[in-house]
Amino acid sequence: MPNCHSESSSTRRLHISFLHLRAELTSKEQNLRSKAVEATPPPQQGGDTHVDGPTESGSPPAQEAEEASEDAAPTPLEEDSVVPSQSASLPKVTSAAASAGASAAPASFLEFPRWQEQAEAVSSPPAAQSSQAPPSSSQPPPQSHNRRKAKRAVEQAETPLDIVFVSAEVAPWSKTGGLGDVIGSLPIALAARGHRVMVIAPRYLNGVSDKLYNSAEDLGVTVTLDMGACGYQDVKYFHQHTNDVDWVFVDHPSYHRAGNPYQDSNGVFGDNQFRYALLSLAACEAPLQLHVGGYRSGEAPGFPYGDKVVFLANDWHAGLVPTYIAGKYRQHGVYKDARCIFAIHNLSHQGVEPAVTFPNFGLPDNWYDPLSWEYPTWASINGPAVNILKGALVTSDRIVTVSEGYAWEITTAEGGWGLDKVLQSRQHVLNGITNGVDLDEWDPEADEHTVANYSANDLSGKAACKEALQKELGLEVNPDIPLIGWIGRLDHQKGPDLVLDAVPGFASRSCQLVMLGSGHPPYEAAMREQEERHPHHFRGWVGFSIPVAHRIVAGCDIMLVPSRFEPCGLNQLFAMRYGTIPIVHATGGLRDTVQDYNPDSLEARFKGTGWTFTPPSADAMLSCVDRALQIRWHNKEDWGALIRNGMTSDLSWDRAAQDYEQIFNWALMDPAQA
Ligand SMILES: Nc1ncnc2c1ncn2[C@@H]1O[C@H](COP(=O)(O)OP(=O)(O)O[C@H]2O[C@H](CO)[C@@H](O)[C@H](O)[C@H]2O)[C@@H](O)[C@H]1O
Repeated sequence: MPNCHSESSSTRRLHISFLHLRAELTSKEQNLRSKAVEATPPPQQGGDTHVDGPTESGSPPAQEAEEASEDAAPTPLEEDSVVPSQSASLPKVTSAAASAGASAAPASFLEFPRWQEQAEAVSSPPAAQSSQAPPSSSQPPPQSHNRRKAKRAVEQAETPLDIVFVSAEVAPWSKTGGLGDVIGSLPIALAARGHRVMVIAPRYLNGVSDKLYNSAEDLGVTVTLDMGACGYQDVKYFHQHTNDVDWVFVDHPSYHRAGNPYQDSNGVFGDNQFRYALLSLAACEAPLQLHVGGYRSGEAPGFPYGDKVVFLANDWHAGLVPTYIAGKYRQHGVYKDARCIFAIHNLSHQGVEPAVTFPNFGLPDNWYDPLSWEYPTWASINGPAVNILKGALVTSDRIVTVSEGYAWEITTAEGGWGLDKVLQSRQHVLNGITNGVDLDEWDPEADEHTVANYSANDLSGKAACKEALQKELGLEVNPDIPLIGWIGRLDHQKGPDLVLDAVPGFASRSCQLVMLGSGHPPYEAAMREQEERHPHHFRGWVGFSIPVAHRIVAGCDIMLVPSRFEPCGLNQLFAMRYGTIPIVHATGGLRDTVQDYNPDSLEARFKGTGWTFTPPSADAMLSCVDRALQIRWHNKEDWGALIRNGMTSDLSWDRAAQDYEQIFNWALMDPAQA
């Protein structure tokens, strides 16, 4: 563990309370947390800070406090250790190479359920009747990164660019949520348009899903990075070239540990600030040091991407990329022609730590200002801080987020998580681009996880999927009973509590409801409780399972997405593609992507894909479900139109890729920001 500059343990305790004391916490939740603090292992530094918003009662939905799984557990404490900052210098290369299924029997609840492979062993509902055995964690991973089924014919970009993605997660290697999905798909869509694309993410070895990295070869390059008070750190790079993309994995001991990318059973890793600063600096080196241009396994090494690249740095974990480029590289004449776009997938995670940790970044002292931040008055902690995401907002050339609606929301006090003023000052370079769907992975005509395939022209396979899902859940098999689904992280953002509150309402409407999710333990407990109370109407699956998610998306009639705020949301898009009608809270990307169906309006009949409701409450959601059920029972033709409208919507990544291209070109036209 690097010897990093850290805050005092009393500050750390305050920081913990900032992270975890929320207005809506029950005393039971607090007990759980304090136990976790006791169980915390010794010193690690830093952590992903979740910016706590005002309480639910007094504020608009987009800013309500939430419990995200990334920081769902306390941050480890640590001792004081103050090491003087070192002057900034460019990293040095030290290597010679530089020149050259289904679940049945109940399993125990998962410790790190969002980590893809472990989570394949989901705990199934007690009443489930499936005859299939749960896949064991020693089985091969469910998704490999093989070549796509068939290359789609896409228009080629007028000006091919060299594009470098930087992200904490990427599917299928390290997906824990939507960020992983995007980084596993958008680069492929851009490469298909003729761009040279590199993706840089950590090489996480957790002892469970390590084999996912088997195809990535050690490039034999070791780069020594100056991490300021955290000392000089050696990183290595592993690489594979598939789907025309250079997938690069940064190797460092801090990425080798049990758990998911961000946490283990003791909580969020205390050194996340260090781990992702390291990722950002290692990513800045990759285009200069790695001879992967034109690389094919077994062939002679190619050439580096060079310093005229466009970086797309995603979320706070990669947020130091633009600041390093400005504060370290451009000072030495490197990356003068490069541009850095910062992509926000979720503004509520910002990478905030007390200001005393600034020397850990290895930035020159005069680069403190872009990162400096005061906690907002509503936060339960105060004092000077460094905020990586804020630094990215002020130093990047352009900012993009994952829907137009969210691009606007984050410039408001209600949705800005304390950064609305900063975002307003950069509104002229802020755009929203709605996410796409991986059409190969989410293809009802060829889905390997479902019992039958189907298309908009022949929905008989969907009926078979519903029947199979009802069987698998141990619910009554009956095509006339509405089957409703919810999938997601069990945290406040996603509104699982609203769904759980509505279970009696669904039961009284004779609906069947299934939830698949993991995260905040009290929600997991509530799922089990509701299942005991409503065995004929409710199933709660605790775990993370991609095959089960596919079967729920395909087998349900309706998909609920009641998120309190949602930058884009993917489940409503998957649902539309599978002819499952989304009912969503009218916020952010959900409002942008789901068109309200109105049988009385000709236009809405042709365009409608589902329904939106507001406010985010169980009652509003149930009223909306009532409207949907009316149509389903009494107007089968309209229900069919809804299904078709969704299934034929253009949800492809190619559409989004063209929009990203436009952003890159605008960035290249303008002078660099910093
Ligand atoms: N238990 C489980 N089992 C199997 N699969 C599960 C699962 N729980 C979640 N998933 C899957 O994880 C992904 C989550 O996607 P979301 O759009 O909800 O993203 P998330 O909130 O993580 O990320 C952020 O980034 C994305 C990408 O930009 C934005 O869409 C989003 O609004 C923003 O909050 C989906 O593929 C979903 O099916």
